[in-house]
Amino acid sequence: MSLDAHDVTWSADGTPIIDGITVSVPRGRLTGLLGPNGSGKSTLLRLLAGLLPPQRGAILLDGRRLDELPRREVARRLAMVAQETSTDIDMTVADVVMLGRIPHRRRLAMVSHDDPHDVLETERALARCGLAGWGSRRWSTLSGGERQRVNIARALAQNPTELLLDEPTNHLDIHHQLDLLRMLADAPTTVVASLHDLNLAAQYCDHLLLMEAGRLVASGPPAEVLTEEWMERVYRVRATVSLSPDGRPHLRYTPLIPTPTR
Ligand SMILES: Nc1ncnc2c1ncn2[C@@H]1O[C@H](COP(=O)(O)OP(=O)(O)OP(=O)(O)O)[C@@H](O)[C@H]1O
Repeated sequence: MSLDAHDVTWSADGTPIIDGITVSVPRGRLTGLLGPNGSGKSTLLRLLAGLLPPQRGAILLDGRRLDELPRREVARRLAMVAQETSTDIDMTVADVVMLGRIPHRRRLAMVSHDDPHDVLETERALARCGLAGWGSRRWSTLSGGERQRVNIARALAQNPTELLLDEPTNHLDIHHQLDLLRMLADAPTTVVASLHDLNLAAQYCDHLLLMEAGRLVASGPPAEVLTEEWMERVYRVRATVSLSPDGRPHLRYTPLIPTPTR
């Protein structure tokens, strides 16, 4: 099972947003997708998920072009949790999570609370997100962080082989951020998650991808990517990097370098 981007480009109004990215996502590992605001992380995730067709290049799933694969196969294999979610649906938490089971149903068959397998997968996914027993709560009554965890549970209920998460720690308090990242790091699934907290990325990710202005500028284990040089060039901050006993970097930031005016 592999997910690769080969020379992928995507532009909006003639401006390249993703500019010739080639990357192989490490299988079964947690990969952190890093980069400043507007560097193209969400767009790359949407391209990898097949939600956006590349204008040049290709996304390959197990070496096969995503746009040539049966849609149902892609829907079973790839799950994506985007940043924004709708707020006005009147469904229970179990209903929302069970939506993740749709790609596994026979054509035209509905997901059902009577199907023991769907129910089991739904409960398992909720428990993995620390939401055991929350199935009967109404979505509209949930807080932002609770909704975020339900959306991740929906993606997990899909049992994807590749899971793409856009800022999954958004809205989560530090306890739930750590719980989520530990669960993702321990999962056998291939996960790519965009993250803004570089120390959490260093602590939990096996592999990091660093983007700058639509390009992939660095990739590798945390100690190779989270260097003082890359922090200054890409984030325009000075950082002091120390290594913890397990060899993972820890960053302390010092004052900002002014962003150049265009
Ligand atoms: N459909 C579009 N039309 C025009 N510009 C777009 C479009 N989609 C994205 N962009 C621009 O492309 C750039 C990259 O956007 P993207 O959302 O991928 O960045 P990001 O790295 O995820 O940012 P953030 O960290 O702020 O979430 C931004 O400057 C954004 O304004």
